[in-house]
Amino acid sequence: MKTLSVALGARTYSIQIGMGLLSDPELYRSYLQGSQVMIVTNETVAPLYLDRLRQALSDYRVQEVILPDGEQYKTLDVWNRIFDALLDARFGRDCTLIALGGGVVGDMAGFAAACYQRGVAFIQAPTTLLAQVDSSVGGKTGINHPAGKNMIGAFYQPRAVIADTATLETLPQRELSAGLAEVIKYGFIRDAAFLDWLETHLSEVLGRESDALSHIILRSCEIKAEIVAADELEAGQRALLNFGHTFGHAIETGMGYGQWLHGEAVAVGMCMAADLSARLGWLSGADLERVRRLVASAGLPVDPPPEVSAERFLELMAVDKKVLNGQLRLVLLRHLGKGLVTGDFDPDLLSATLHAWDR
Ligand SMILES: O=C(O)C(=O)C[C@@H](O)[C@H](O)[C@H](O)COP(=O)(O)O
Repeated sequence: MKTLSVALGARTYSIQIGMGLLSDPELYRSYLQGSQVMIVTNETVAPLYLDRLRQALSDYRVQEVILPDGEQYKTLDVWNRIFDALLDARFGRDCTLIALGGGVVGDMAGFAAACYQRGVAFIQAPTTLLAQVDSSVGGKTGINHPAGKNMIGAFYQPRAVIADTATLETLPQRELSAGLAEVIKYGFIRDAAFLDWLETHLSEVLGRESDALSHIILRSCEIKAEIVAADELEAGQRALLNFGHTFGHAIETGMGYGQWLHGEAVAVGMCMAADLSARLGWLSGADLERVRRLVASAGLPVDPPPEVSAERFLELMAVDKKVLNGQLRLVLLRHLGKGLVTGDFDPDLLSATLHAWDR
């Protein structure tokens, strides 16, 4: 088992990464508050892993709420089912919520934990690659609005992240690739050597070799933990983690949530942000080709869907959470391995990027 720490003063917590952690009763004890535990999971994950987690928690009063699976269900109505379950079970302020699943479950459970009786304890037990390398770490929780992704939410840190890498064995290949988008992202924004490593070892990762998977999860969490510890509430450098997301969120919202996986939309978003970085003269043609090749080799799309026009992109991007004083800010690449957040670009260049794909 590998342990990392997200250093946030009194709210410091650990990320535990290893095979079989879901069934280790000792692991939960120190993080659980009181005797009441609500497991929040979904219809895909419950048949696979709910019993395992329930057994590990046999000393506690455990209830579960099973949500439908998919980004299209990250809504106010579905979120409310968590409160119905908590109130039906008469759970009090001393209960603990455990999110067992991917990013959607983690974001909804975390936001419910932030709000239920003004805040209860919360543990992330991520079961997808995307959740293990990204969404379970850092405390961004929330739900979608028809007008924009993750528009309603809170920063609310978990007490622990328990990432059982054995759960990746049952992950569909499409979901594995979607998680890889966020892994590759860390290389683009922060770590050129990791990018080199990914290019060399991608087949081992796609083949789910355990050493390769452990390496990418650990390195991703190290980078994310460092950035979150330095800027928990995204006043500055945390926005780097949003590389590809302004374009990606526009795709997810524009297509209708759930049509594209989040990681797929981010993959295309990274290619579009790299395209703009090249138009600004920061990336060479060869760099841009390298970005697209790595993304495609991970089994991810590199071109936006024709259904979302350049004009629609602009409309959707205008509500991005990084907009400051009415000005759109984007995460671009100064070079491969170094991201930067900037609003200082010629709008015509953004327009050229968006129109490059307009059909
Ligand atoms: O943790 C962060 O900060 C991120 O931006 C990580 C993203 O990969 C993640 O998708 C996040 O949920 C997006 O947040 P948002 O603020 O753009 O909604």
